Amino acid sequence: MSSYLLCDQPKVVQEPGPDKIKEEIKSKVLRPGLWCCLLYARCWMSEAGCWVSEAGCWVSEAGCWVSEAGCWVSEAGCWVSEAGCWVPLGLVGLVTGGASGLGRGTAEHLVKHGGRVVICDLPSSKGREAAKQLAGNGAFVPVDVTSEDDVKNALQTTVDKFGRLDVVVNCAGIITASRVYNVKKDQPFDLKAFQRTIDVNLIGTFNVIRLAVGLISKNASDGDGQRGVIINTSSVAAFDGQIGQAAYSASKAGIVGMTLPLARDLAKQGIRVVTIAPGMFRTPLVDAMPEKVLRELEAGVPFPSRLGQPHEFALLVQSIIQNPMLNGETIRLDGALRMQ
Ligand SMILES: CC(=O)CC(=O)SCCNC(=O)CCNC(=O)[C@H](O)C(C)(C)COP(=O)(O)OP(=O)(O)OC[C@H]1O[C@@H](n2cnc3c(N)ncnc32)[C@H](O)[C@@H]1OP(=O)(O)O
Ligand SMILES: NC(=O)C1=CN([C@@H]2O[C@H](COP(=O)(O)OP(=O)(O)OC[C@H]3O[C@@H](n4cnc5c(N)ncnc54)[C@H](O)[C@@H]3O)[C@@H](O)[C@H]2O)C=CC1
Repeated sequence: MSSYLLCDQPKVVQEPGPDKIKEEIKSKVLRPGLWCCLLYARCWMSEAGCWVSEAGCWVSEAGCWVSEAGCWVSEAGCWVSEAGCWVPLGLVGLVTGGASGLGRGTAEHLVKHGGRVVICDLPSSKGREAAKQLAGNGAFVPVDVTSEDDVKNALQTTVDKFGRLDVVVNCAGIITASRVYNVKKDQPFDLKAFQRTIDVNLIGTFNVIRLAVGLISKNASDGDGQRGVIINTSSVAAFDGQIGQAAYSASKAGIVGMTLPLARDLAKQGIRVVTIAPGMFRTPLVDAMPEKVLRELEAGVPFPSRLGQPHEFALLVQSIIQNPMLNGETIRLDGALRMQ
């Protein structure tokens, strides 16, 4: 018999034997909001939950226990031991722009760690293919984030397929580069292009948030009163935009600006709002930039002096989900890049 802690009410429970574990896995269905730990290589997942053999971790409606490894978890949250990392199992995420780049990397990361994800992206995107790779844990809904109907439809699909929504990751975005006035062509910045950039990057992000919170608010709260998390994607261009980035920087600065008021607004519902401001990441969006510009930007990253990878963005998404004290803030993820 071993001692275990369960939640913040210390409790001694009988260690379940292998038969008992199997029985639990068969009979129990994960409850909404249940968090589970994953211990590196020693974790197996079934439809019903997650269990680790040698370490003795198993999941039931009541929670998750780990023996020697020293990691334990409850509905209220999750604790990490030296033995490994954890992510919420059974988490349901909605990732906009999830067909490509940072969004796709995030969708893959969440599913790899036990989550289920609805990918929202344009009908012309590779969303279907991306969702297929996530097997039964992913779905694709064609969405233009600026459309109320499209987003409502995606939320309905999320409920129909996965029953609830815990986390929104707003990655959908476009980049524009144009001087405010082109002397050579005697041409001012195309106003429609400016408006479209604001529409997709800023208003699209807000559109998804305003509609998604209604659904997240329906979740049962955990022991901390938390119901879910909203993660937005700004850019370092919100702070140090280059020549030609007036529209893009304005759209991304708008996301930074609304982060704190949204976090304050949604505090009563137990929904956190955090924004990531990435530097340069290797995605189709930056691959489309002129090679010379790309190389100079890359060389300007102090350390590591390279483009970031989508999974490194996803790691910050994971940290934000895990850390209940992160709220109302924009976090730069840029290898100390300060663009000139
Ligand atoms: C994706 C993110 O969220 C993170 C980021 O923001 S990454 C940063 C993205 N930065 C951009 O997109 C830059 C946008 N700006 C531009 O592309 C250009 O300035 C512009 C298209 C708006 C104007 O271009 P232009 O008028 O041809 O260039 P001009 O401003 O006169 O610059 C002259 C030279 O500097 C180069 N240059 C222009 N922008 C540059 C930049 N951002 N970095 C390095 N070199 C640049 C040009 O290639 C040109 O080189 P050559 O004379 O050797 O051809
Ligand atoms: N890659 C980078 O270095 C950086 C990216 N960002 C931001 O990160 C986010 C993701 O960018 P990447 O993955 O690099 O780009 P990406 O181009 O690979 O992915 C963006 C996705 O958004 C989708 N999208 C565009 N408009 C949409 C709309 N109206 N509705 C729904 N989906 C739409 C695209 O179809 C695409 O799949 C963007 O907001 C971008 O501005 C910010 C800083 C740096």
